[in-house]
Formats: sequence, C-alpha cells, structure tokens
Amino acid sequence: MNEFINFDEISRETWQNLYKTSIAPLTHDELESIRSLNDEISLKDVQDVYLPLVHLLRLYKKNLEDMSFSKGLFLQKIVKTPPLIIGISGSVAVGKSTTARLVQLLLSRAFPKLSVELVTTDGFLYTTDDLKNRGILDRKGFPESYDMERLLAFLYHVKNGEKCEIPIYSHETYDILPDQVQTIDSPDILIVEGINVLQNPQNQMLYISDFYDFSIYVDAEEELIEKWYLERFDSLLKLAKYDTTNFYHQFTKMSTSKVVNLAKETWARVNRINLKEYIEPTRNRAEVILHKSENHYVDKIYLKKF
Ligand SMILES: Nc1ncnc2c1ncn2[C@@H]1O[C@H](COP(=O)(O)OP(=O)(O)O)[C@@H](O)[C@H]1O
Ligand SMILES: CC(C)(COP(=O)(O)O)[C@@H](O)C(=O)NCCC(=O)O
Repeated sequence: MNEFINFDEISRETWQNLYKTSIAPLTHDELESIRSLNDEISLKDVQDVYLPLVHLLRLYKKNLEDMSFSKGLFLQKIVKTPPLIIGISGSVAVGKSTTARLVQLLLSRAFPKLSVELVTTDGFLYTTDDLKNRGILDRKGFPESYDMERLLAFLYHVKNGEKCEIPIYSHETYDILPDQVQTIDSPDILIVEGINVLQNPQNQMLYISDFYDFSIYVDAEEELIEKWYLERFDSLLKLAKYDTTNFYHQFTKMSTSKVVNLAKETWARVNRINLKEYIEPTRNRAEVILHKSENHYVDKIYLKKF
C-alpha cells in the first residue's frame, strides 16, 4: 500500500499560494532574527513554506481553544485551554532543530502575547555514564538510549499547566550538562523536537501521541541527509579547534581523510540504521511531512487528510 495514502501531496507552488493574502510580509528586524538563527536559511522558503505552515498551526490552535470552551459548556465549569504541543521529527541532521527554531520564531510573531517554548528530546538521553553502565554507549539515539518515561511524564505535566525542569544535552560536550536545567513554566505553545518524537512508548496510563496537537516530519533523501550530517560534523570540528573541553576537539588532531571516514562510518553504523529502523517508520504518523531537496529547499508538502 502507498505509504502516503492518507496524505494530500501538495506541490510547493500550490502550498505557497495558500493563505498568502492574510500574511504580512516579514519586517527588516524579523529577517535579521531569522538570519541570526541560521544564515543559510532561505528567506524565500520562510515566505513560501513556513509562513503558510504557521497559518495552518493557527487553525489547530483555534480548534484546541474551541474544544476546551465546548467541553467547559458541557461540564458547566471553566476548562482552561491546555498548551498546544507541536512535535517535530525526522532523521539526525535533516534540519529538525533549525526548523523548530524557525517555527518558534514565526509563532512568537504570529502570537506576540503568548509564550512559545522549545525543547529538544536530546535532553532525555541517558548520560554517557548511564549509557556505559547499561552497555549501550554505541546505541546513542536509538530508542533504548532515551528515558522515555521521563519524557512522557514531562509532556503530561506541561499539558497540566505545571512548571517543569528538564535536563539539557550539549552537542559540544556530547553529553547531558551536569547541574544545568531548562525550566518550562506553563507556556501557551510548546515545540518538542527530536528523532523520537513520533515513537510510541506507553506506560500503564499514558500514550505519548495523546499529547501532540500537531506534528511535523522533516524528510529528505538519505544521500542528502548524509551530506548534511558530514557538513555539520565539519562545522562542529571548526568550533572545537581551540576548545579542549569540546568532545570534537580530539578529532581536530586527525588527518582530514581519517576524520571524513570516521564521520561516514558513524553515519552508516549508527544514524543511518536508526533512520531506517526506527525513525522513518514513524513518518506517516505526522500531520505534515516537509520534503526537502538539495540545499534544504522544500519541494513538496504532505498534509494528512484525516
Ligand atoms: N533550512 C535550512 N537551510 C540551510 N541549512 C540548514 C537548514 N536546516 C538545517 N540546515 C543545516 O543542516 C545541518 C543539520 O541541521 P540541524 O538543524 O542541526 O539538524 P537536526 O536538528 O535535524 O540534527 C546544519 O548544518 C544546519 O545548519
Ligand atoms: C544526539 C543525537 C542522538 C540526536 O541528534 P540530533 O537530531 O539532535 O542531531 C545525535 O546527534 C547523535 O549523537 N547520534 C549518535 C551518533 C553520532 O555521534 O552522530
């Protein structure tokens, strides 16, 4: 059966004309803040792809508010609208965190009075010591390397309007930062980004999918993702060159060909396998699939029909 049977495939040309008239063009300051986020992001993509996406998100937000109001009428009590939770998933290095930061920025612009928070599921990885103790250091990123119970509990507390503290992962130290936490204090919108966002742990009472009001899967051909992974590896090495505390510093002493081989091997042995076995199979759980081609250009969008 066609994996996308449940989706409308929308070309970029069609998508970019949806809701165009109702969106004000980006101001100079907004363009600057997008550039400071990642100066590689195409501003044309922002205008053509991400602004209509944010418009769609407005509809989901409105729907959540209407439903809470109607529930309140039914129950004859005030039902507070819970935060809208948006999941963003896809392969390692496909551009999830860049997309997530962009969506956060554009949502803050669309809803200036609301708080829009972003968390990454990397924070729920076990620490390097824990991974060693469990004998799964080489399985970082695979389902068993995350404390999914803790992620599930976190989403429950956020939906319930409670203040939470969660761990922070650093790509630079390649580990959870000791003694540092991210505080999430009853946001109106929460974006959760990570390779495992659409994976399906369940404890005895809760299903993770119940907590997402909207989800996005960022997709691309494997060869492109590998290329972006290798490019990011190179950027991480450049950042690490003079920083002995950085995990990547050790690789800056190696010859270029050795480093390239190491990165290629890590892609093939770990991240590619994870993509094929555990991440890509969750793709059709998303509400929207953003399909990217060369240079992160979004060429197709799939929107779930029902
Ligand atoms: N829209 C984009 N335009 C240009 N470059 C991008 C875009 N999205 C991601 N990148 C680049 O691709 C690489 C991987 O992106 P990143 O957001 O770190 O991926 P992920 O969070 O999925 O691991 C980074 O080097 C990033 O700068
Ligand atoms: C921390 C991660 C699991 C998550 O990835 P992200 O999508 O944030 O890049 C990944 O970056 C990772 O470290 N994978 C293990 C193999 C590697 O070193 O690339």
